[in-house]
Amino acid sequence: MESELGGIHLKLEGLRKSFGTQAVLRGIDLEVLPGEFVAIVGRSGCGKSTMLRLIAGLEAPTTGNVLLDGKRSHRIEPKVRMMFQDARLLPWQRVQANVELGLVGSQADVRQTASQALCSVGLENRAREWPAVLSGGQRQRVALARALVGQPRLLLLDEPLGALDALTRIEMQQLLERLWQEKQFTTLLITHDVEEAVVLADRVVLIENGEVTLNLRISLPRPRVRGDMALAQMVEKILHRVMGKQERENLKAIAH
Ligand SMILES: Nc1ncnc2c1ncn2[C@@H]1O[C@H](COP(=O)(O)OP(=O)(O)OP(=O)(O)O)[C@@H](O)[C@H]1O
Repeated sequence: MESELGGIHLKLEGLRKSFGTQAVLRGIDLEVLPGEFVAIVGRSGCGKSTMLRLIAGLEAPTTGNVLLDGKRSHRIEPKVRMMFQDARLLPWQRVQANVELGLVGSQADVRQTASQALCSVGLENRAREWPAVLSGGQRQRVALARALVGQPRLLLLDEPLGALDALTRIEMQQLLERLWQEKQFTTLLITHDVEEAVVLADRVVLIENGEVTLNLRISLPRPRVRGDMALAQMVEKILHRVMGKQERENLKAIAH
């Protein structure tokens, strides 16, 4: 199960997390194979970000285990990187320095590694810029370069494309898919956009009230095309599950 290259094998066993008397995660069991791309969907507040923070080692579970390549992890693992809705760049550092942050090695090696990462996200010409002059999409590209620079084996993405306009979002989805295919890191993506989940993921996992209530394999061939009938049907199927019965009836009543 141990492998230095490629994606991490991730297993969540009976993962529970409570904050005071509030039980947020109520026993999550989930296995993600090396190099798999899993999208996590669910209503606001159902516990998605909490789950990612537990996997990242930023918080400890109340009970249950996070297993990385079969081993319980007790610390923040360098091969696990996380990306958020906001890029979280240091505004007083240029793009290049933001990507170099935390890299170890000779100055020349660090510079070269960061430059390659910037190149892989198409920002090789913006290395000398300040974050403030970049667009939101470019800032997220820098954040992606910063996440990739340490050659992660598990990438945890907490709604990283949520604040982007529709076209930039599609470009970023394509970039993410290309880099995932090239580098084969295991990926967990939280998204509120069910179509994004179906376009990108091998599997879509629905969390409701802190439990996994749907674990659906998406076996559509890649690259997937928005507007494709089979893809649209899959999106409908998941939306149908996400929405409660009452909401579906309300929508029907509006439509009539
Ligand atoms: N550190 C904390 N202390 C107390 N409560 C917390 C903490 N972190 C999360 N919660 C609570 O846990 C619940 C789940 O939060 P979480 O951020 O995991 O949800 P989410 O599904 O990611 O939501 P969203 O889609 O809106 O980001 C919320 O009710 C939240 O208030």
